[in-house]
Amino acid sequence: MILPRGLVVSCQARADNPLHGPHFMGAMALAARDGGAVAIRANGPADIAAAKAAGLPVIGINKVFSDTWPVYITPDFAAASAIVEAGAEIVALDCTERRRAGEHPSVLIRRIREDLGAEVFADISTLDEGMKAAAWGADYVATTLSGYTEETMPKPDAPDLALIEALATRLTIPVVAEGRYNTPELVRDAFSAGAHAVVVGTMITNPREITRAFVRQGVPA
Ligand SMILES: CC(=O)N[C@H](C=O)[C@@H](O)[C@H](O)[C@H](O)COP(=O)(O)O
Repeated sequence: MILPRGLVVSCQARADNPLHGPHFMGAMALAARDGGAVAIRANGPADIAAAKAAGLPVIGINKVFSDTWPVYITPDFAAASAIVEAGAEIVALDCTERRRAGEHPSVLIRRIREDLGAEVFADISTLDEGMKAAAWGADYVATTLSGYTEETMPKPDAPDLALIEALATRLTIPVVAEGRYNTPELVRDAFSAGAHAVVVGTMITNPREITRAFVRQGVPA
C-alpha cells in the first residue's frame, strides 16, 4: 500500500483561480509536505509533475469537463494513462455508475492496475458504490463525491462521517475521508470513524475560498 496513514493535501486550482498552474501548485505541495502531509492529491499532468518535486506519493486525477457526461474525474483510460506518465503512483477516478465518455469503472480499475501498474483510489458518494468499487478491485475507497451526486445532494455543510463509518465497518481496504473536512477537529473525527487517511483541499490550498469564508462569516454587514 503506497498511501500512508495521515493527512493528504489536495493542491488544485481551476483556470479561473489566480493560483492556477504548476508553479503555484508545486509550491503548495512543498508547503503541505513541510507542514506534515503524507501525500498530495493533484489534478492534470502538469500539476502532478510539479507536485512530485515534494517527494511524496501523489494521488493523481485528470478532470475532463463536458456538457454531455456528469463524470469528470478521470473519466477514461487515456486520462488515467496521462497522469501515471506524469508521475502519479495512485490514480483517483469517479467510481459511481453515472454516465461517462469512457469505460465502465470496473474495467478502468482493472486496466489501471494491470496495464499501468498504479493503485486505484475510488471516489464514491454512497455505501453501495463503495462496496462495488472494492469488489471491482480498488485499492482505496474515498467519500469524495458525497454531496455531489443526485442521490446525495443537496450538499450539506458537514462532511459525511456516517459514510466513513459505514464503509470502514464493512471493508478491509483502506477508507479515505474527503470532502468538506474544514477543521482539525473534523479530521480527527474522520480518523475516529475509521478513516485510514483524510484529504483536505479548500481549507488549506484555496486562499480565495478561505478569504470568502472570513468575509462572509466574520465581517459585519
Ligand atoms: C467533488 C470534487 O470534484 N472534488 C474535487 C476532487 O478532487 C476537489 O474539488 C475537492 O477540492 C477535493 O475533493 C477536496 O475536498 P475539499 O476541497 O472539500 O476539502
